[in-house]
Amino acid sequence: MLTKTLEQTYFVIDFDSTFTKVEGLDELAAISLAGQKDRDEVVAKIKDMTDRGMAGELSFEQALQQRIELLRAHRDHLETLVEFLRGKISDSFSRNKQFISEYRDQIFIVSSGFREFILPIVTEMGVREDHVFANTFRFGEDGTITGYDETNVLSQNGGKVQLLRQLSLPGDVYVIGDGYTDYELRESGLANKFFAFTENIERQRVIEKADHIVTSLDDFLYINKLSRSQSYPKSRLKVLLLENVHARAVELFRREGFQVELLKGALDEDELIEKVKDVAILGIRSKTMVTKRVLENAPRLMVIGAFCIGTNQIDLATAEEKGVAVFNAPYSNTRSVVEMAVGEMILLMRGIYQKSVKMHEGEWDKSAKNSNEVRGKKLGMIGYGNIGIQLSVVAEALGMEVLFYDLVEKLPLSNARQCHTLEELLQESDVISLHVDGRKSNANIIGEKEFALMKDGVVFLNLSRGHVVDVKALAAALKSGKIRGAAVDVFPSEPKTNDEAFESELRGLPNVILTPHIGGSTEEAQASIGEFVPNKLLNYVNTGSTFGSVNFPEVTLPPLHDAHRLLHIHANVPGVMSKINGIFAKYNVNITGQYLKTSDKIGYVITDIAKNYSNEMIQELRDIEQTIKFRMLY
Ligand SMILES: NC(=O)C1=CN([C@@H]2O[C@H](COP(=O)(O)OP(=O)(O)OC[C@H]3O[C@@H](n4cnc5c(N)ncnc54)[C@H](O)[C@@H]3O)[C@@H](O)[C@H]2O)C=CC1
Ligand SMILES: O=C(O)C(=O)COP(=O)(O)O
Repeated sequence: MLTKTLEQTYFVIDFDSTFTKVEGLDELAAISLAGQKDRDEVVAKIKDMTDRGMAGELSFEQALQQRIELLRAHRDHLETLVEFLRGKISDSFSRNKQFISEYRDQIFIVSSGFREFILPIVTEMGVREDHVFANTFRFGEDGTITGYDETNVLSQNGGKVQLLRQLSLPGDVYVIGDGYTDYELRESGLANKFFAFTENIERQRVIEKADHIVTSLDDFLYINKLSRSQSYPKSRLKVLLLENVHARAVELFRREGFQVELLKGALDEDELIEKVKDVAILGIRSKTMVTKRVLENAPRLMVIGAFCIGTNQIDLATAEEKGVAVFNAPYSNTRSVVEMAVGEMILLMRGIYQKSVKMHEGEWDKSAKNSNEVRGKKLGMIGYGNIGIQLSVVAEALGMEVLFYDLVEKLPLSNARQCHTLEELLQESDVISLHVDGRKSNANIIGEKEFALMKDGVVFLNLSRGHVVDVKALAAALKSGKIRGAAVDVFPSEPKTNDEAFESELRGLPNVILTPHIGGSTEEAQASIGEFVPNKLLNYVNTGSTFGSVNFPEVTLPPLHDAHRLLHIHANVPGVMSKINGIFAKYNVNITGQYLKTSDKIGYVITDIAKNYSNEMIQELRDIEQTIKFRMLY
């Protein structure tokens, strides 16, 4: 087992902003002052005093006295506070209840907060009642909080130091806390190490003094090689989200304890190489190119989420060889693209866009010339995948006749008809809409020759990928009148952010609707993607399941039960499985489940084993020559 016990070590843990996410007194103020006119002002004043006290800028005694006076709290408010605090236990403490019960004889809560609200919270989590040291309130006859027990050392300046001296713990003392008074225990020489706890708040003055900065309790347990709920603390893992993915994604990753960075735009190759060095989870949309060079410079990268449908921007083969699984959202924005295509084809068939532009310039051009209904017209779709299929259903409902051309044989829905050749589709259609994927070989599939084959006065739509169409040829076909109108949402080169200018030969041409790659940019689609992709990524990170991956052998795994899970990704050459199982046999390991899936390039083997294994065995598995990536789950 990868854990050890620190038999002679005592853990002194702070309560406010460490054991719980919040400061108890601040929250008590928010409760006791509810409904009062000056509530926000007083709560802010109390919070400010708490912060200054915690950062060591204000004498503790002074801060406490003044805050109690401002509180105007009653005994009854404490019940509400305790209920509130139950929901505010720091996530990493909630996750590691087992550590608390296992080490209950060595854990002490030392807080300058108040026993009345601390005790119920920490004892429910397994802390011993006689190991909780905190202040106590004084109450008036009517139950109002009038003050605190001034004889308690914790109410005095340097109180924690005095208390620890009294406790005189017979071993090493490790202090975990977020405040300056926690550091003072180390400064006094009474504690051997101070761990600045930053899961809830980071105080610069405190961090500077710490022996270690721990971003969570998992992190603390990991550093000290103690048993924990996460094999590797998520708070040590970085998630980099680009291209302004939905806020929900940020929330989902933060809730799991990851460090999350969200950037509004895409990054170019060099910028990404710089950023991705220590990133474990990368989230992108259609713009960020994840090239071989990027992947070669991302040693910690575990998984990539494409928060969109297309994955042509990612070198999927290299990602696979590097053991990086890739997931996307194959259906979340399908409908949004379809609705936009339908709207645009109607606008273009009627010349509405052009007429509207003229109106803005003061020109009144009422005429029916070149203005047609879509009903009864032939819609030719190139690419009959998820978008194509859905578009065909909506177009038929509008009375259109649907033709499609796809590289593979497809089951046509309703009355749609598959064309045997692209030429056939080009020659017959009144409206041509592209819905192919962005694979490299699709570059310029529509160029001069293809435009020449189209009917005169055709409407042309590209909402798929920019490089699929020869833009120069499209501009020429528009100028010559071969195409009566076009809608283009995607371009061979697109700005990385909204701050960059858009350049294209299509700018300024009449009856061309240009949109900034927004086919999938609806609130509905983005919210759905923001939920879907993180769940896929988290499922992979938390269970090893690759269901839905676009580049990895697909494995769906049962939840882990009283075992540890070893995830081994290796080059798929003969003999690796026998090496792995040889190591298990050598160490007499009890295997409770094993799953293997391979592709041409890699093998992905997942083994659930009983927890009593050795570090040497783990090292041997890592050291197998063909190992690409290895990780463990508890
Ligand atoms: N404008 C935007 O914001 C959005 C653009 N897209 C683009 O739309 C594409 C299609 O999306 P889905 O329909 O969900 O993908 P899909 O993978 O379900 O369908 C693509 C279809 O195109 C076919 N295909 C590929 N190359 C072809 C070719 N040269 N000729 C004929 N057929 C070909 C494939 O066989 C497949 O049936 C995505 O890959 C993405 O590039 C997707 C969402 C939003
Ligand atoms: O889903 C896709 O493939 C798209 O093209 C949409 O891309 P976006 O998320 O808008 O960058």
